[in-house]
Amino acid sequence: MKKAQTPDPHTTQRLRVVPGEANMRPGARLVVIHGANLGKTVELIDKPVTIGRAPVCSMQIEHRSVSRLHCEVWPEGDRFFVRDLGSTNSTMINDGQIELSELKDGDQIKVGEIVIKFLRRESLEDRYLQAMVEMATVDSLTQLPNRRVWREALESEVARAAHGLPLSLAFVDLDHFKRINDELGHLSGDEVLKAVAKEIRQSVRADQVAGRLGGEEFAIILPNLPLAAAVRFSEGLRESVEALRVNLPTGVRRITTSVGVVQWLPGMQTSADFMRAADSELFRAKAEGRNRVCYPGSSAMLAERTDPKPRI
Ligand SMILES: Nc1nc2c(ncn2[C@@H]2O[C@H](COP(=O)(O)OP(=O)(O)OP(=O)(O)O)[C@@H](O)[C@H]2O)c(=O)[nH]1
Repeated sequence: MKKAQTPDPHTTQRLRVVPGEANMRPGARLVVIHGANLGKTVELIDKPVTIGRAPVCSMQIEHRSVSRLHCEVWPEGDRFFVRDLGSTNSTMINDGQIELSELKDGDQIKVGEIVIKFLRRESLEDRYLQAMVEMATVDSLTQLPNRRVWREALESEVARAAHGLPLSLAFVDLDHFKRINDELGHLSGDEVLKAVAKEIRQSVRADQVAGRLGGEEFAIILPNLPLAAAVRFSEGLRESVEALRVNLPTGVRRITTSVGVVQWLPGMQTSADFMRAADSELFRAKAEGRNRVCYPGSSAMLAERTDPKPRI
């Protein structure tokens, strides 16, 4: 089973909390506690972490007050240091401007308007903050990133796509989910949602970000995948959900999903355009009979689309 969303300095850092996992290693963490990317966490183990707006940064912060390469934090034995990288708005530690400084547990690194907390792992404050971050960023039912966090990840990936790498997006929606709630009750509906979310988590690679947008709607960011590969991924996911047998108190239940897939195109201006395009394909998958993957050009259905409940 692949673990989703391991931070990778050369692609995207994921906002994730895997209880117990990180705490087993020595080191420290950097956690955004104020401003954009609130809750973003990067582990400090044995490599330097660069903080800045540029996609190459291992802690990328999407905010205009942050320089492209703002500052760098690195370990030396069991000590940690920070140095400014010639940023426009300077780097501050607990309100004092620094060029180079050693970090103490609990220090606040101010990077433009963003505040990042440096915490030794396993300190009381670290545990408290991790619990808070988890509550603020992870959907408690499915354990997937919540909508806000997923949206921030999409913004970062769209910024990367501007540099020419392919980027695709899949919207995944359970079919006739309301019937499960109506026939078997909300708790059974929750079990079905959890089972599908688990399947999604197991399908995504480390650089792909799956999130719960709300209700029975999920979305997956697929960096470095052109449309054809994203369609293959989506078809595989659709098939594995179709093959699921969810054990409920009333017996085994099956479920299907509809998926809309699109690739980022230079003509798209914003991440909202991208989401609208995926939503439009998802709507088509529903209209064409559900349990299918639709993408631009996947069929010539010309029926008028009037979605009574826009999803974005
Ligand atoms: N059990 C459970 N139900 C939820 C949750 N969030 C939303 N729902 C339900 O999801 C259902 C969504 O229904 P619809 O939007 O009509 O969609 P659908 O029945 O899947 O129909 P199609 O999408 O058209 O195939 C509603 O009954 C919501 O109450 C949740 O967290 N748990």
